[in-house]
Amino acid sequence: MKIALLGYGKMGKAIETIALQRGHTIVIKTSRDSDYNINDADVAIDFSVPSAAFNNISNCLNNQVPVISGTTGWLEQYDDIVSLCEKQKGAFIYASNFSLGVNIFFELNETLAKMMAKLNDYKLDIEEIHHTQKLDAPSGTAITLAEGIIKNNSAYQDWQLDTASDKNIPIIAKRIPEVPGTHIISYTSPIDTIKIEHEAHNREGFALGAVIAAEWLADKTGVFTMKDVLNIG
Ligand SMILES: NC(=O)C1=CN([C@@H]2O[C@H](COP(=O)(O)OP(=O)(O)OC[C@H]3O[C@@H](n4cnc5c(N)ncnc54)[C@H](O)[C@@H]3O)[C@@H](O)[C@H]2O)C=CC1
Ligand SMILES: O=C(O)C1=N[C@H](C(=O)O)C[C@H](O)C1
Repeated sequence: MKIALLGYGKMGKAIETIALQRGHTIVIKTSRDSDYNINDADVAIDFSVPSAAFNNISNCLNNQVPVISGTTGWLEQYDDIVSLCEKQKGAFIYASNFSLGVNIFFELNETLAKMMAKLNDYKLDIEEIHHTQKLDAPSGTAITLAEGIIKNNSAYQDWQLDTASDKNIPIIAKRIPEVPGTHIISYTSPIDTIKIEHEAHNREGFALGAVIAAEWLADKTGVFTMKDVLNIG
């Protein structure tokens, strides 16, 4: 496939390596608003910055180029993209995290949330740790984890950065040089703590998942998620 990389930073470069290994060609690489013909590509992969994702994705949909986006921090405009995709009969996938391991972790989180819903003595928090260049907090993955808990445990209605309050899940965001992405969910009672954790050792899992999603999406129409791609859950 001919792939456009919209965003050629840490993730764009990791995706390029995997895409080439899987026999694809990179026809567009862009690191800013620039002139390119998106129709040169069969599929586009957006890992850019929160302020650029909406325009990058819209441009693809308006030109009937299937597009996947892993950019976090722009989701207040997600519903507009879904409407545009439907209007243009396009193809789109957003995932806060494309790695297979994290998508299994999302399922585990929901199962645990269901079990813990009956136990009132446990206090919950989510911790996420990322490198110091990350622009958004909390991470998109931490937000997806919080949403998975809220869906399965009526004790919680929302999440809140750094602060614990009734009915809100506190998400603690830490920034430490070079950390690719760690997420920890802890349920603590006076007696014990139950913890589940996902630690990325590098960016390869995110990049491989993104290329697999792009391969899967190339001949589809509609709005999909990684659950559709990986057929789990
Ligand atoms: N969904 C997932 O699995 C993952 C998502 N991410 C997310 O992906 C995004 C990118 O992450 P990194 O590559 O680590 O960041 P990065 O900062 O290394 O790269 C972002 C690149 O986007 C470029 N950019 C700025 N404006 C642009 C525009 N208008 N069009 C195209 N590119 C533009 C920047 O120049 C930079 O090269 C972040 O939002 C991050 O949270 C990161 C890892 C995994
Ligand atoms: O910015 C990153 O690096 C990452 N961002 C994603 C997020 O916000 O969840 C995914 C991953 O954790 C790495």
